[in-house]
Amino acid sequence: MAPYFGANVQLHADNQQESYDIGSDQNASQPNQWIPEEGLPGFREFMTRFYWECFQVGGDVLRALAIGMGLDNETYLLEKHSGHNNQLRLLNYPPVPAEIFETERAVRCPAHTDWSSITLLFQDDCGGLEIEDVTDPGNFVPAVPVKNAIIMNVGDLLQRWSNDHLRSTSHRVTVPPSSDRFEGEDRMTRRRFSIPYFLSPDPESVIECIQSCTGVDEPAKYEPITQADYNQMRASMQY
Ligand SMILES: O=C(O)CCC(=O)C(=O)O
Ligand SMILES: [Fe+2]
Repeated sequence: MAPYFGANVQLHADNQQESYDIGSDQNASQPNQWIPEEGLPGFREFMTRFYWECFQVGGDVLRALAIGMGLDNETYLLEKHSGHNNQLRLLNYPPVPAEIFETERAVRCPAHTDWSSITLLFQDDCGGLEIEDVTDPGNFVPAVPVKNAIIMNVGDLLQRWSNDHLRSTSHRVTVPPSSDRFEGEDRMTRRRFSIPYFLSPDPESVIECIQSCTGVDEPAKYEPITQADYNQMRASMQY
């Protein structure tokens, strides 16, 4: 790995992935570790612009969701997101022998739900992303790459806001599905790149079941919680 990569690069041994996370430069709690300009000219400027363009798109989705959820105020969800608590993650899944996935010695990315409100996900054409069928737990369905498409995941916080009307679906990345994705004697899987963009409310924002998603027969399933507390709760379950 290049020596100038800083604290926001992680190499996960069991998970066969490298990640580089970018946040808002105004988020002092997790300062960005930028690659020096001479190492990759234009990278910082491009990624900063891309970060805020993704927020524009995500913001439109949050407004559409609010309308769909029957809220009078279409900016109800968006207002809780200044954009400074989002994360742009560059993921590199290096080529590895297909056999290590087939024998389940490693995964590209283990099954999980996102802690975000929503996630926008860009993937290349390698394949391997799978989504768990909410109606058939344990059955993972391939999210086949579609050129120029953005996948949107409902995250845990939107599930809470919507009182489970919208589900934060478990997803994972495993061996690419078709054999043309393998190369050479070791059947090396192709490299895979993906870019998730996690939209999260500001840390002090309260996530509370929305009234139109509750009723006499359907009480709120979740207590109100701030994003910061939710994050902490999830982190404590993980580590
Ligand atoms: O690489 C992918 O397509 C998915 C990554 C992912 O789900 C995540 O980082 O939360
Ligand atoms: Fe994810």
